[in-house]
Amino acid sequence: MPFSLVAEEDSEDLRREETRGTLVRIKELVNDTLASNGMNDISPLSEEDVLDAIDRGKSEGGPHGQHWVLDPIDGTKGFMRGDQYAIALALLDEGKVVLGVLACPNLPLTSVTSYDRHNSQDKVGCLYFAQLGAGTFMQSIDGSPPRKVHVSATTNPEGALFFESFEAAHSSHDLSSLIVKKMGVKTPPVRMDSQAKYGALSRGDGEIYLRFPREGYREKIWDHAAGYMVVAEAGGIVTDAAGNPLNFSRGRYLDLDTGIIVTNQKLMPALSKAVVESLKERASSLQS
Ligand SMILES: Nc1ncnc2c1ncn2[C@@H]1O[C@H](COP(=O)(O)O)[C@@H](O)[C@H]1OP(=O)(O)O
Ligand SMILES: [Mg+2]
Repeated sequence: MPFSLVAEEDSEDLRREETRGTLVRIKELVNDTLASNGMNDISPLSEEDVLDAIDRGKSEGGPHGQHWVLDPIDGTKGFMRGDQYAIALALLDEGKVVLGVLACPNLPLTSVTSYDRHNSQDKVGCLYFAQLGAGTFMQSIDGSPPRKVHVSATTNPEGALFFESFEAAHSSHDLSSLIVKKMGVKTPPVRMDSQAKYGALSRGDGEIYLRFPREGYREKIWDHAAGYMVVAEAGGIVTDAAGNPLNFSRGRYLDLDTGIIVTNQKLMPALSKAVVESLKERASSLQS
């Protein structure tokens, strides 16, 4: 059945002679995975089939029809370091996200704040799924029964915990620090890669996620669609710095006002105020 896929990767690098070995390995892994999932009725894929499948992700998305939105590895730097990364899939219907699935293979099942890597009871690997109007659920990646999750109900910023990118190049740590100081947040940031931040926030590990890329950086829809849905259906709010909801209907890019801010309903007014004040201060300090 034909379908539209908006995805981060294309096959250009894999089509080069130097990467032939990698392509062969990928083809084997794909075929092994299909077979181990009981899809033995599908004949094994060739290298060309694999390249073509990757290139299915060239859709432009947009406000009409249905589009799958995929980031096969979100947080590549975290993946390389052995830290957090995510596989993110969302469905757009007439420009709105209606489904989000987020796999976070390195995210602790309990909480990022209580995780003890030396305790063998503390398992890692979470799978989140959220459907419009039906809430957000989380299960272990190896298949425990799903449980409904909800964002933190914390109303006091003093006890709030905030997430930001591990990579300072992806989001201004200075600006985040200014914002949370204004709110009265006392705890240091939890720095994590990928949309795993949305997953952790959706179950109440922390209350605030701030993302302020350098000026001119254009956010892509596959970097936020699934995470947005997981947080929104868990009762959280995701906006740009001016308080506008994220618009996933414009094509491959979000094209938003400065930054992305995420928190619960109760903390959003204080967060929005701190963001506006901090951006003004930063702008005037850059002018002087
Ligand atoms: N300069 C940048 N500013 C903001 N985000 C970036 C930048 N470069 C890459 N990214 C994207 O940030 C995402 C990970 O963010 P983080 O882990 O910090 O939350 C990745 O999807 C990555 O995109 P890409 O996948 O194209 O590398
Ligand atoms: Mg990404």
